[in-house]
Amino acid sequence: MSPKPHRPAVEVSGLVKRYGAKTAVNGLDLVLEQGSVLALLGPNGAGKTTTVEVCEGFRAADAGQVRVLGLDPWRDGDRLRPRVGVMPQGGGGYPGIRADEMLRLVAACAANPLDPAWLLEVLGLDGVGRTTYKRLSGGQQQRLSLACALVGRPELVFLDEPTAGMDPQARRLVWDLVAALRADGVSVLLTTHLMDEAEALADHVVIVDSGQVVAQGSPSELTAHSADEQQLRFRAKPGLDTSLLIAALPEGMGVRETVRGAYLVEGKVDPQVVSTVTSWCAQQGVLAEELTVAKRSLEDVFLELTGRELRS
Ligand SMILES: Nc1ncnc2c1ncn2[C@@H]1O[C@H](COP(=O)(O)OP(=O)(O)OP(=O)(O)O)[C@@H](O)[C@H]1O
Repeated sequence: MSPKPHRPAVEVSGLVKRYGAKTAVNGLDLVLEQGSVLALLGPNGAGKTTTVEVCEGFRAADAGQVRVLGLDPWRDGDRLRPRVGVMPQGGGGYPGIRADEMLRLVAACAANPLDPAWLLEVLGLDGVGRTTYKRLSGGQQQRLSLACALVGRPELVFLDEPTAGMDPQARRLVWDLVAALRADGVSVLLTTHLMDEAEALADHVVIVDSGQVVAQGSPSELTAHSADEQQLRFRAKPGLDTSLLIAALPEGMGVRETVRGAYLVEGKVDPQVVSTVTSWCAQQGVLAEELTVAKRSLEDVFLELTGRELRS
C-alpha cells in the first residue's frame, strides 16, 4: 500500500477577517505540521483569537483559504468536530454545572472518550469535581476547559491563551500536558502573548501584529542570528556618543541606543567585549546599570520588528 500523502493539520493562506470597518486579520498565512505545536504569539488585539476562531469553524473568513485536517472548517464543521478539541478563551461553562458533570457531558458526545475521572486527576481537579463552575477559581476553570478539549481524544487541539490567569504550578502542568500531547502525535495550535510559553512549547512560532505575520520560524531560528551570537545590554544616561566604543570593539560589532538610556551591543560577546564595554563606561564616568549578556529572546525579535514591546 502506498503511504498516505502528507498534509498539514492546519493550512491558512491569505486569511482576511473584518468586523465592520475593523480589519482584525489582514492576509495571514500559517502552516501547522501534523504532530507539532504551533504558537501564535502577539500582543492583545493582534488577531490571534480571530484566526483561531476561523480555524475552529466559529467564524467565516472574508477572504483566503483555510484547511483543517484537509477540510473547510466553515462548511465541514460536522465532520471536523469529532476530530478536534477546542479550548476557547475565557472558559464558558454553565455557572451552575459541577466540574465532573461538565466533563462527563462533553465526554458523552465523543465516540471513544478518555476516562473523565482520570483526566480530572491529571489536571489536579479531582478535589473540585463536585464544585460548581462559578465557584471554581479562574485557573481551575481554565483547566476544566482544557480537560473538555482533550476528553474526546482529538487529533488536533486549539488552545486560546491556555495558561491565562494560572499560577506558576498550574502553568507548568499545562506545559507538561502540551508536551505529552505532542509526544502522542497530537497537533496543537495555541495562542499566547507570553514569549517564554512560546519558546518552551512550540516547534514553530508565528509572530502576529495588527492582523499580519511579522516573523515566523522555530524559536531558535527566530532568536539567533547565528548560534554563537549574543547580546550585551546595559542602562546608562541617555545620548552617549558610542562611536568610540564601536571603534574599540572587534570589527562587525554594533552598539545602539534602542530606547532612551538602554544600550545594546550586538555580535560575538566574549569576556574581552564585556571588559571593553565596562572600561569605556568608566572612561566616560558612566555607571553601566543592569548589564546583562543573553541570547536574543522572542521579545527582542518583536521589539526589533515593530518598535513596540510584546506585553503592550
Ligand atoms: N466581535 C468583534 N467585533 C468587533 N471587533 C472585534 C471583535 N472581536 C475582535 N475584535 C477586534 O479585532 C482585533 C483582533 O482581536 P482578537 O481578539 O482576534 O486579537 P487577539 O490577538 O486574540 O487579542 P487578545 O489576546 O486580546 O484576545 C482587535 O482590535 C479586537 O478589538
